[in-house]
Amino acid sequence: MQGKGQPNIYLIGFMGVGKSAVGRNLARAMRMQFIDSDWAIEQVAGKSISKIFKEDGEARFRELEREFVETGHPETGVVVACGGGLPVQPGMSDLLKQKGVVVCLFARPETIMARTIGNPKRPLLNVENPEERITELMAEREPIYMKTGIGVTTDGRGIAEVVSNITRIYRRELRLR
Ligand SMILES: Nc1ncnc2c1ncn2[C@@H]1O[C@H](COP(=O)(O)OP(=O)(O)O)[C@@H](O)[C@H]1O
Ligand SMILES: O=C(O)C1=C[C@@H](OP(=O)(O)O)[C@@H](O)[C@H](O)C1
Ligand SMILES: [Mg+2]
Repeated sequence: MQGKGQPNIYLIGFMGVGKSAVGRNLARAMRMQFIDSDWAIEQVAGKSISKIFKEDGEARFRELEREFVETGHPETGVVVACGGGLPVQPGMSDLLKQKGVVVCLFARPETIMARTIGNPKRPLLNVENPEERITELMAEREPIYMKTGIGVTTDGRGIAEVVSNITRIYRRELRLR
């Protein structure tokens, strides 16, 4: 891989902003490896995200996320799509910034609603009133997202456009290091 040895790129942000879809395409464009933290955790746990939440609880899922960040992925050459709650735990924001270039994707609640509706991978939104849940959770998480990553908006922009924006940000960050 051409991007081997280069600082990792971490994509963070709320559920449905496009971290997984953008990350996969970004990795291809940058010739880097792609890892989705949710996928990696499912491999370690041997079960789906919704089963982990149901059988072991959210706290166990957060522990698996921490293990993934601390020791569960390569130190360089990887585009990591993080689960939406991953940077929110104590200490994770600083850890991610130390490990690589962190980019935070944003989208309006209506966009998030449209992109996440009916997906079993997001038990936190599997509630009677998902709009309300999105608004509450977003308000809680936004300050952490803002202080952790370089912001990129995705409303009304296709995946390719978001990818090329991040590519430019990453090259600029490498020059500044
Ligand atoms: N910029 C975009 N424009 C349109 N659809 C998008 C965009 N980014 C992501 N999507 C779609 O929205 C859904 C959620 O994206 P996903 O990458 O799973 O989000 P996340 O990993 O942030 O939760 C997917 O169906 C994806 O293809
Ligand atoms: O925001 C969250 O707490 C979560 C986001 C999900 O990932 P995506 O952000 O990729 O949807 C997944 O990790 C889990 O359902 C919890
Ligand atoms: Mg994802």
